[in-house]
Amino acid sequence: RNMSETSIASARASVMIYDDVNKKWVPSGSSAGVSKVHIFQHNFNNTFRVVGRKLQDHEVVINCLIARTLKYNQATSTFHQWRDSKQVYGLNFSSRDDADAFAKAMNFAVETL
Ligand SMILES: CC(=O)N[C@@H](Cc1ccccc1Cl)C(=O)N1CCC[C@]12C=C[C@@H]1CC[C@@H](C(=O)N3CCC[C@@H]4C=C[C@H]5CC[C@@H](C(=O)O)N5C(=O)[C@H]43)N1C2=O
Repeated sequence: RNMSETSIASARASVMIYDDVNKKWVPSGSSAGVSKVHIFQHNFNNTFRVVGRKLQDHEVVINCLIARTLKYNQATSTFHQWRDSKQVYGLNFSSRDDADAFAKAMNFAVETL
């Protein structure tokens, strides 16, 4: 457990990465499945990151810094996505409530940076 970070959101979602070559979404990590996805706020240096671990085996399937310039796209009520310099991430949330809570925290993070 990382004591210098605070979770400001946690949601259940399957984490996907967009395969630009084949133009399709693929599961992030070694297999498809639902993860617990957090937004962690660093307690001192005002940075935020998205960290997700598979429910089944705790494999880390996303660990990405939230940049101030991040554009968070709520494509549907349960599928949200964003880009960083390397790839496009998609979160297929298990519920609309999880999606809403996560989006609220993501918007807070981007506005705070
Ligand atoms: C300017 C820009 O970058 N635009 C980005 C989006 C963006 C805008 C603004 C800021 C950041 C970003 Cl990231 C863009 O458009 N991107 C990012 C890569 C992929 C995509 C490009 C083309 C395809 C066409 C269809 C569409 C798509 O992917 N979906 C439609 C809506 C939900 C639908 C839901 C679930 C996923 C689960 C698998 C697949 C399925 O349901 O089987 N699927 C979908 O099909 C999903 N696309 C995209 O989102």
